[in-house]
Amino acid sequence: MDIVFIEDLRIDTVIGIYDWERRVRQTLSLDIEMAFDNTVPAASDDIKDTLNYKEVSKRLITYVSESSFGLVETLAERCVGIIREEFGVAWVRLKLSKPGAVRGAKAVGVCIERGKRPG
Ligand SMILES: Nc1nc2c(c(=O)[nH]1)N=C([C@H](O)[C@@H](O)CO)CN2
Repeated sequence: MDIVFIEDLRIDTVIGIYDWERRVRQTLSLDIEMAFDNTVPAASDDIKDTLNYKEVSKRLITYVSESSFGLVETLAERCVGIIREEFGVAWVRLKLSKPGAVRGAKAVGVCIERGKRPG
């Protein structure tokens, strides 16, 4: 199985369960792995045959920056849903990090994996 990945995609948004978090924008970081057969674009050298990581990134930047969820779990699930439904990706692993949210920790967050991993 091949992977197309996006590492440390930083997006500012409203996220969190506390009152003060509803009034500020915080920076999240997304690490994404997406299953894709890269042999086709490797043979054609044509961007049209790829899972275009620029297009996925743009879509997520728009969605996340306009969202205002309480939990990182909810946002992670929605992002994976967009990737799978709009870009036709069968398997996605997404790590959503909230840097600096807990004193003493570099980052906290969730890592989810959805879909059937191709063999
Ligand atoms: N599992 C989770 N735990 C916590 C979350 C969350 O979204 N998922 N959120 C918070 C607060 O918003 C925190 O990030 C503020 O520092 C606490 N725990």
